Order: sequence, then structure tokens, then C-alpha cells
Amino acid sequence: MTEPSHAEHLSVEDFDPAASSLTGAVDPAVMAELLSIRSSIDNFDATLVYLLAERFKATQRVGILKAKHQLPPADPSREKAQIQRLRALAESAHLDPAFAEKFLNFIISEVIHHHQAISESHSAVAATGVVPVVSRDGQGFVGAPDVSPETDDGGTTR
Ligand SMILES: O=C(O)C(=O)C[C@]1(C(=O)O)C=C[C@@H](O)C=C1
Repeated sequence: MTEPSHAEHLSVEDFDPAASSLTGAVDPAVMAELLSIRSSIDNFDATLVYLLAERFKATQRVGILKAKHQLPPADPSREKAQIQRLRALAESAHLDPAFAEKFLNFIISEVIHHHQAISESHSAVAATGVVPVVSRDGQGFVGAPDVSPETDDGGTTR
């Protein structure tokens, strides 16, 4: 394999903003304009990642709260209201409302999976008293720490 796969772990510094399959195949002035627009796209994409990370931090807190109080992961009435609002916002921003709805549904379904996982681990902790801890990189189980099952981090944030 000559090209790195999408799944391969690369750091931000490895990013080549000039990477393109068009290099050498288009007028250099056109290429320069394309790269200039792409630099804005790169800033937007980075911002999206930060925004999503903050949103998932907030929904993780919701997931822990729901698990502690045995509330269902999904709240369909809340979702309906969110979708109506986002569709209206999208329209006023000249963004396709159908796309906005699909995007929100995509994120919410991921959030619901996370809620379910938190709820399952919360139930397992309640049943066994063993608190699973995921390593900082989220890749591995590192053992049972000396903390109470009432810990607020759901055992997933160390
Ligand atoms: O607000 C909640 O209750 C959440 O769990 C968060 C959230 C969301 O991602 O916005 C996710 C699932 C629910 O169905 C509704 C909303």
C-alpha cells in the first residue's frame, strides 16, 4: 500500500494542505485559488471537530445522568423539537433543511449508542461493584480503580 489508509493514525502536523490528485494537471493559478479556498475549508473542518467534541462532552454528561436515574437513552419529543428548530435555522441560513435533519439524526443516533453503552456499564457496575476504566486513548481496558460506583465520570473518562 502506497497511500496511507483513512484509518491510519496520523497527527495534525502530518496534514499536507496541498495534497491533491490535481497537482500538475491544472493551471498553477487555478491551483493556487483552489488551495486558498481549501485553507478556509480546513479551518471550518477543524472548527466542526472542536464543536462536535464539545457537544459529545455535554451529551456524555446527559448519558451519565440518564444512566444514574434509569432514564431511557432516547427522548423522541425532544428530538422532534430539535429537528423542527434546526430545519428552520437551516432555511434561514440557506442550508438544505433535509441535510440539517439528516446530520442531526446521524449525531443523535451516535449519542444514543453512547448512552446505551454508559447505561450498560452503569448497570454492570451496580451488579458487580467493579468499575471498568478505559485507558486515556479510549483503546483499552486498564482495570478496576479504587473509586466508588457513584463516581460521576461513568468510568469512561480517565
Ligand atoms: O437531551 C437528551 O436527552 C439527550 O440525550 C441528548 C440528545 C442529543 O444528542 O441532542 C440525544 C438523544 C435524545 O433522544 C435527545 C437529545
